[in-house]
Amino acid sequence: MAHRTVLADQAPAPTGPAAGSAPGKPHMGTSFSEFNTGEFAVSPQTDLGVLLGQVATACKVISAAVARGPLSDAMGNTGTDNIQGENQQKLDLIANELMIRWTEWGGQVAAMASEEMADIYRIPTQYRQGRYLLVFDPLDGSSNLDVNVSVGSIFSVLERPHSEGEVEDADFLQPGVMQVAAGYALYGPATMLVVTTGHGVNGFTLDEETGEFILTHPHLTIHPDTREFAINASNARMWEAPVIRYIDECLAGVNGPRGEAFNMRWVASMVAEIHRILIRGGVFLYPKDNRDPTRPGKLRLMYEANPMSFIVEQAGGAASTGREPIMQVQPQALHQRVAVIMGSRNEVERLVQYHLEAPAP
Ligand SMILES: O=P(O)(O)OC[C@H]1O[C@](O)(COP(=O)(O)O)[C@@H](O)[C@@H]1O
Repeated sequence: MAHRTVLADQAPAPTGPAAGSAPGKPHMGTSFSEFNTGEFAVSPQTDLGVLLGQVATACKVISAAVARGPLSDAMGNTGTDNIQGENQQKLDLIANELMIRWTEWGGQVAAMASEEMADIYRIPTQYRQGRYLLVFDPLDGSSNLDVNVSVGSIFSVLERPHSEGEVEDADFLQPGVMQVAAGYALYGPATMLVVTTGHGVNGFTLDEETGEFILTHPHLTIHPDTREFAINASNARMWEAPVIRYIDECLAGVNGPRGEAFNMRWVASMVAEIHRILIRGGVFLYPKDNRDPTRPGKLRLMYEANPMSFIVEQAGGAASTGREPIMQVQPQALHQRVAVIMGSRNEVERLVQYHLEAPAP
């Protein structure tokens, strides 16, 4: 299919600061701390390893808070909205606080940005100002908390562009290709941590007995083909033509143009969807729709789409807005939204081709 060229030249070669020396081969059963030390033993980014260790600890503490939710008074919403006008769950704010508390004191970070904070959080002056910027969604899919469905935390690490002076919002507005690390924690039947630093993707499972994240899923890769898509079909009336064409063809099954039966999934937790795709392939869509012409999508570029795109591309998949690679989008604002199509490479390329072929909206 000709459109292979559309994305082929965007293959996931490590770009930007992540293109350092490749670490040794991790083996099953390695703890995250050992893996982390190994990963950064040779590179000048040892403090990145320290920061990822702190983020991993924060995710363990958030995992415990989420698991204890119904046993504590942490369930329900706060009655306040975040900058996106979304109701904030109590656990959204608790998770936000925990991520800050476990990462601000180590001297690796200079400032943070989060879905739950309108403005950036500068590291208090009593702590050493580090070289990294941490961007995160403390509790993704939090609308699922009350119904005990998997939720997660998503994080992205950038380098601060200058070492002098105060960190400003603009310092965060770097395209996804500038990420030096990204990952997520999934709080599901097991708690897992999935991380990339530009040398592939590795998955760790929390051993509740030792409190260690243990390597259980080394070198995760996404199969280029899939017969499973994930989209919130209740928005179908608002989708653009290329997405309507793609989903209709999938739903037409063996008698349709694809000549294959497709399955659908929708957990309403991006972390759970992307994790499923890393394990068994698939394509995840939260596309642009016409409910609000000023809104290019629902999901947020800086702390949902960019970190997940880095992971998906490092696992051999692809991530696009339909019109351009997500990690090439130049951010204009901390909380900007973006259209998201990511997962198995051949399906993403097909969707990009459909956008190219579609008459201009
Ligand atoms: O409720 P919808 O429209 O199905 O959207 C679900 C999507 O929104 C999200 O819940 C947004 O995340 P937050 O919970 O962090 O706001 C994604 O995890 C998920 O993919």
